[in-house]
Amino acid sequence: MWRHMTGAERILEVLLTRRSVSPRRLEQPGPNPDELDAIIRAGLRAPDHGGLHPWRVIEFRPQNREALAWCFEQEKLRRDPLASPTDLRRAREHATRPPLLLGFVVSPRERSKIPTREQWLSAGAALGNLLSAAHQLGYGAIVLSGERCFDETLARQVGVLPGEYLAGFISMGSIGEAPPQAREVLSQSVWSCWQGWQEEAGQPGRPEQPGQSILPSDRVRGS
Ligand SMILES: Cc1cc2nc3c(=O)[nH]c(=O)nc-3n(C[C@H](O)[C@H](O)[C@H](O)COP(=O)(O)O)c2cc1C
Repeated sequence: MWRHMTGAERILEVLLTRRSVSPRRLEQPGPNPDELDAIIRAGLRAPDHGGLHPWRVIEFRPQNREALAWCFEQEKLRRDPLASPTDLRRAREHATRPPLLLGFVVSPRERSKIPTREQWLSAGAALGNLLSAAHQLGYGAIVLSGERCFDETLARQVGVLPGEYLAGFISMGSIGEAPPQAREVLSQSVWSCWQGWQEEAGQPGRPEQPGQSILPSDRVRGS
């Protein structure tokens, strides 16, 4: 892919090469406090209607990971009282393994004039910035939710407040083993170009007619 990289692609290389890196491919060290601060500031630069920053992160420091592992284990047992020792070990490892672990919490401001869906989009954009910033600093990162993020007891135990949502846990660390090649998705799969209303001969288009779009196959690069 990069043999044919254009100038524009070269400039966007950090964004174009970001990949999620699973926790088992991560190793110490994770981002240091200054780097974590820069990563969070990158999150705060995401587009944010009303400047509400409707999200926050909870850092789980090494000295509290065993306590978090206990919470994960208990959550697994609530969901599956017959969970095997292997399942419980895996649940604990999700808390103990990542060099740096953050909870990503969406915090919509209920009383704001900004529509809730736009607040969720802002939070998602911030999440993307956090992951891209970690990548830019040379770290691997991934966000994983799993069923545990839907467990109210766990959410309360880690400090998620009523009206907030535990969207996922972000693992970050140095890359011990490179992730597999990303599957390339063509930009055309999410692209279309509105053509306005189709006019019949001599008849101006009517607004209630559905709009016409150029199909991706008609797309001309650079036009
Ligand atoms: C909020 C959120 C939660 C996610 N939770 C999971 C998850 O529980 N399990 C999973 O396999 N992928 C999950 N993903 C997807 C991965 O983080 C990752 O984006 C996906 O594997 C694609 O990899 P890529 O980022 O390299 O394209 C989640 C993504 C988001 C944004």
